[in-house]
Amino acid sequence: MTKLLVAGSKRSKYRLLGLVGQGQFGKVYCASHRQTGKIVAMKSLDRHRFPTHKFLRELRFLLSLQHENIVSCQSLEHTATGRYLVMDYCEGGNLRSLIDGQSSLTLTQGLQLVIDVLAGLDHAHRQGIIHCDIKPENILLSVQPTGWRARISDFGIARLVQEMYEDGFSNNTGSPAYMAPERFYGQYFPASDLYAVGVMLFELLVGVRPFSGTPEELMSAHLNRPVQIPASVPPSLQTVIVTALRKLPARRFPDAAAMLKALQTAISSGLESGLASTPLPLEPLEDPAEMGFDPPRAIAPFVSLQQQPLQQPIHQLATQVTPRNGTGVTWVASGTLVAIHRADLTELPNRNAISLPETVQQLRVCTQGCLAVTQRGIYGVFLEPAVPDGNPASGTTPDVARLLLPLATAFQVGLAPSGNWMATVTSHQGIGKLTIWDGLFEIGSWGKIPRQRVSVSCQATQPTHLLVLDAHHLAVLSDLRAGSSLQPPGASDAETDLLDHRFAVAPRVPATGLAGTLIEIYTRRGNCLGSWVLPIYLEQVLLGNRPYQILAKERHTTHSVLLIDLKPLRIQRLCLTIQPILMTSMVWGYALADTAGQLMLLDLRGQPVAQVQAPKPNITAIALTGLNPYTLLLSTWGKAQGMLYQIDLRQLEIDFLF
Ligand SMILES: Nc1ncnc2c1ncn2[C@@H]1O[C@H](COP(=O)(O)OP(=O)(O)OP(=O)(O)O)[C@@H](O)[C@H]1O
Repeated sequence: MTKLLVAGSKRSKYRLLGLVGQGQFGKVYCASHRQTGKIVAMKSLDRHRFPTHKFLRELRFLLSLQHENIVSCQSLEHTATGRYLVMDYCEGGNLRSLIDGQSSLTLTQGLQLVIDVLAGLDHAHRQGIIHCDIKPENILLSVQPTGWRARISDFGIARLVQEMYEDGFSNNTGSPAYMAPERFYGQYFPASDLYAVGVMLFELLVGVRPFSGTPEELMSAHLNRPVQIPASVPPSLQTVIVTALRKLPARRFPDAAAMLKALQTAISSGLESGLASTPLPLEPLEDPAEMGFDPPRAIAPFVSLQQQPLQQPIHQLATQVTPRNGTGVTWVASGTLVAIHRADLTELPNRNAISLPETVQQLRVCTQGCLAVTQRGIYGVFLEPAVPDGNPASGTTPDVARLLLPLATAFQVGLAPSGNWMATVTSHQGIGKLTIWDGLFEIGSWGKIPRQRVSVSCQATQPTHLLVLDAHHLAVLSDLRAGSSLQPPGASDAETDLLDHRFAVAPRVPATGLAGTLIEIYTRRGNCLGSWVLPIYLEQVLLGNRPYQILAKERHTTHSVLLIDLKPLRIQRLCLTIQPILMTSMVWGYALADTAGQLMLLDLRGQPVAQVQAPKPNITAIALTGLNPYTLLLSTWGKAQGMLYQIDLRQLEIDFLF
C-alpha cells in the first residue's frame, strides 16, 4: 500500500471533467486520464474531515476487494491541490435515483441488480469484510446493454469479521432504515448485510421500505414488527424477503451466495408467468398523475394550427433564426430538394427550393445557410445576401448550392452553429481521420472549397455521428465490433507519433475485445481530450440544449432512450410509453414521436411532461423552431398526401421550465 502513496506531483495525471457528488468527507469528480483517456472517479479526501487512519482503513478494504460488482480503487493520486482516491467510474448514478425515478426498471432488471449486489457481498464476506451500510445510495450503476450493473461502494464504515471479537461489538453507525436488529446493539455479522439487501429488495419491488419513521420508531420496528409484504409480490420472492428479514441473524440465509441462489431460483421458476418485464414497483399507483405526465390527449383546438399541404414527403426538417432580420426559417429536405420556408408556413418566398443531384440524407443548419449531406458529399446551400432595403424576405431565400466536399467513403459531418467551421470524420482502409475545415459560410467564400485547418488520425473506423458540442469542442461516435482493434492497423507508429506530436496527444483506449460505442472528444484544433467505450450501441444521437447533453436510442431497444451528459459522464435510461422513431431537441427539453402519431415531451432532466396525439399518424419529420420555443413543426405523409403542421405547444398548458 505504501507504494501507492506517491509523492505529490505538480500536475495530476487526470483531467477533472466535473463534480458528480459530495459526500461527508469530500467531493467526488469524474476525470479522464490525460494519456489513456480512461474515465475514472476521483474522491477528494479532505485532510481535516477525513483523518488519515480512517482514510487508510477504507483504502485497505478497497484495495483488497477487486470484483466487478464492487467499486474498486485503482490508485491514490497526490497532487498540489490535494489527495484523491482514484476509483472505477459508475456513469449511471446510484440505485436511489433509479428507485425514485419511477417505472424506469423492469422486474428482471431490478432483480438482476440485487443479484449483482449479492455477488459483490459474497466476495467481500469471503475476504472477511462486512460492509455495514448497504443501502441504495451506496449501490452505484454502470451501463450495460438494456440494463445496469450494480457495484457496491462506500466501505467507509465497513468492518472486518475478526474485529467483531476484538472491539466488543461497538459499531452501531449506519442508516436506520436498512439496519438489521442486531446492528442497533452494535453487533454486526455478514447476515446484517443480507438483511439490508432484503430491505432494498422490498423497496425495489414495492416502492416503499418495509418500515418507516424516526430512528427510534425504525429501531423498534426492526426489532419487533413482522414485515407485511403486499400480495402483488410473487410468492417465490416473498419467501426470499421473509428469510432475509428474519430478526435473528442465524435464521437468515447462511451466506450471500445462498441468498443469490434463492433469488435466481425464484426468477427462473416463479416469474415465467410473464411478470419479467413488469415495471417496478409492482404495487399499482393510485394516481396515474404520479407517473409524471398526463394520459394521452389530442392537441386541440385543431384550428389554431398552421398547416401547409405537401407535394412529396419530407424526411428532414431543421429550423434556425436568420441573423440578418431575426426571422425564423425552416429547412426542408424532400428527396433531392432542399427548400426553405418562412417561419409562418403560409407565406412562402417565390423561389424557395434548390434541387441537388442526389437524395439529401441529412441537413446541418447554421445562421447563414445549411449543409445538405448526400451519399456523394457535402453541399453548401447559402442564403441570399441581405439587401438593405428593409424587405423582410431578404436573406431568407436559398441562393446557391455547391458541392463543397466530394467524399466517397463513409463519413459523418458536423457544423458549428456559427457556420465558421465544420468537421468531417472519414474512414479509409481501417483508418479514421478527423478533419476540421473553415472558411465555410464567410462572405466571399460561397461555393469555394473550404480550407482544411487540421487533420488528425482518430480511432473511429466506423463513424456513426459527429456532434459539434460547442464553439470549440466536438464528439466523434463510432461503432466498435467485438474484437476490433483501436490502433489503426494501417498507421505506422512513426506516423501516429508524428500526428500526436503535431496535434498534441491523441489518447488511445486499450484495444482488447471491446464492443459498443466509442466516444472521442476533440477540440476544434484536433486535440483529443478523452475517449471511452460504452458497452452499448447508440443510434439516432441528438444533441440537447444543455451543454454536453445528448439523447440517443440504444440499438435493439424500443421503449427507452438514453439521456447522456458527457461532462461529467452521466447516463440515464428513460423508459417511455411510446416507441420513438423521431426525436428533436429544444431549449426546454425533447420531443419524441412514434409512427402512430403519438408525441412524448421530456424536460431537460428527461422527465416526461406530456404525451399527446398528433393531428395525423405517419409522422415523417419533426423539429422545434428556433424562433419560438413552444412551436413544433411536424410533417405527415400517407396515401400520397401530406401536411406540414406548425403546432403551438402552449395549448397543452404545460409549465415549460428551462
Ligand atoms: N465511483 C463513483 N462513480 C460515480 N459516482 C460516484 C462514485 N463514487 C461516488 N459517487 C457519487 O458521489 C457522491 C458522493 O459519494 P461519497 O461516497 O463520497 O459519499 P456518500 O456515499 O454520498 O456519503 P458518505 O460521505 O456518507 O459516504 C454520491 O452521490 C455518489 O453517487
